[in-house]
Amino acid sequence: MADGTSATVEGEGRRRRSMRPLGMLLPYLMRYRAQLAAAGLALIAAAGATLTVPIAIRRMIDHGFNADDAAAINTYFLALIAVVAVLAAASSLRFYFVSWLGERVVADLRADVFRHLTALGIDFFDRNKSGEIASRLTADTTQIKAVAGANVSIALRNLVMFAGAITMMVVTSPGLSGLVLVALPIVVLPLVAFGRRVRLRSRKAQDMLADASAYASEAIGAMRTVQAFTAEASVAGRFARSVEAAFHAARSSTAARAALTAFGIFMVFSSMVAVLWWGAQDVLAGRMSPGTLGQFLFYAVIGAGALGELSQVWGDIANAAGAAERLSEILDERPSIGAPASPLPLPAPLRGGVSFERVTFRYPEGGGATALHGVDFAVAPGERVAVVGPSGAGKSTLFNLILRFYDPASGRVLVDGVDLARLDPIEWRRHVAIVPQDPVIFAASASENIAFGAGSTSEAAIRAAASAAHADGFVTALPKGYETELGERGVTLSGGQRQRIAIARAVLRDAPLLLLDEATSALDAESEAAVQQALDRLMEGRTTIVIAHRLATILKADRILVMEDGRIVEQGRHDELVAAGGLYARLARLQFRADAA
Ligand SMILES: Nc1ncnc2c1ncn2[C@@H]1O[C@H](COP(=O)(O)OP(=O)(O)OP(=O)(O)O)[C@@H](O)[C@H]1O
Repeated sequence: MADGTSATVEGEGRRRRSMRPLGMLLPYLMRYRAQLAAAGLALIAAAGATLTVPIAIRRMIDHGFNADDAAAINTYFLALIAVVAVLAAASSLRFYFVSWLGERVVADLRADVFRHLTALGIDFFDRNKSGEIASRLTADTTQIKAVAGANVSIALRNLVMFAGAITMMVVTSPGLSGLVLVALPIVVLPLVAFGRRVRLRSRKAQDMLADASAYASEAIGAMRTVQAFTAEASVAGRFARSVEAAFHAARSSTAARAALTAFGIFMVFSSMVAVLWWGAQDVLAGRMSPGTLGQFLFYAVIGAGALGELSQVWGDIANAAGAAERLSEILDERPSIGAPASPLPLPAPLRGGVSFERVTFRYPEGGGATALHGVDFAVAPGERVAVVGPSGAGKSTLFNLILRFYDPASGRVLVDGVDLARLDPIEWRRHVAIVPQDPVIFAASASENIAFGAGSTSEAAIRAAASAAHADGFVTALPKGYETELGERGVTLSGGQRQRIAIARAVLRDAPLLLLDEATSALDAESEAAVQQALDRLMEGRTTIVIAHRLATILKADRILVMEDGRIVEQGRHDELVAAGGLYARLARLQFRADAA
């Protein structure tokens, strides 16, 4: 599963081009031209200042140090201080602007990737582990930031210094420079090839880490289950193995980078020594002044130093290219469900009648199993229909198709006679309220939780919805009432309280179609009664489809659809179905909870 998952998000085999994925950052950078220009200017000023130093040094050497020229020497030293001041100011500005750009671009990128993720089809989230997607959003963007901030600044400075040093070397001594230019490809080409291998290894390390964190976040989310099954040791062991594997991958990538550094430094400096030896011969033969050799030497040191630093940050930049590639893959992912080119307007007024016409459906990740076989039924506007059937019969799948999380393989789902595929799914979902079996409570205040999905809603409307959902009482009793933090870092609600929050959400939504997935877990009698009253009120005047587990709900339904193995096998009212003596009659005897009926 892990392999399948990573292959899906990453798309193996498209990754050879070394730095190309970083190109995705360009449009983001181009939004901030002023800062880019400032960073560029600072960069050039700093490089220019550094490159003037060797000229001063040549003059001093050729001039010689003697007492007569004390004034000239003073001028040189003062000029040197001025140059250093320019260098300091420019370096600091360069650092500021480049880091600013890094932070800015990554903030934009994070927001974009997340926005894009929220628009992707549910099948994407079936295919990819949520922990892994989250790690894309945090770890990969952080890696880009580290690079975009500090390393790009270093790389750019060194690139400019390298180019400047080479130019000045040619100006100083074309002959010696020719020699350097011959040596250059011999030094640089192997470094580039080496760098590519480092990049592949570091990507592997990142993948392994993403796998390990995905596993950890899954286990942390399910800690009750882990401990209830006393699976601590096996879970911890498995995580330790993933972390170990990630460590080995990281070590291998680090070893490659360490080797690259040694190789780089040796190649650069040994070739420099060779060139120097050549220059020394020229000075001995009187073809060159010692000062000129000194100046050339300084430029060569600057150039080689720049190249050395480049080889160090190149690995990091390659990492960022890997991260950028992974983010591009998410950004390139197209939503599987979208609005048609010219969506039809929703029927007005929308009454919420739903019909399935010979709908056959397989889940994208369902291994080819058919979840619905030619399902055919119609729910009239205002009707209350209960869906019952054994586990895995396909009841929730009906909801998934009504919400258009997926498209049928064949057949159509219609709302008030219009094919769902011809509507904008976002528009349509605005008119559906769903009360899930196990509602999600977000880490936010009670009032934000109730208003979830309702946009800007007045406090009065939130309280009215909570009242209608019989939630007002317990919410008011919370330590800070409606402002109490719930979920992750706040108060944990009971099952019945969570359901009432979900009902309040549905009340606020005020949609013509209500999809209700009744809780299977038994609530205490008081909670059950409160939830039931809230639901009864919510269902009034709406088309309701309810996945029913309670006898009371079934008895109140206008019609019952009985599902088995992805088919509707019976439909009718409770007494008719009991009399028919089929699957329903069996289920009714064994399964439906009669409590509080
Ligand atoms: N996201 C999914 N990807 C792949 N297969 C799925 C997915 N969701 C459900 N299935 C499969 O589709 C079939 C129908 O599932 P569905 O959830 O609709 O059943 P159900 O009747 O709602 O069951 P339950 O009462 O247990 O919730 C099952 O075989 C299930 O394994």
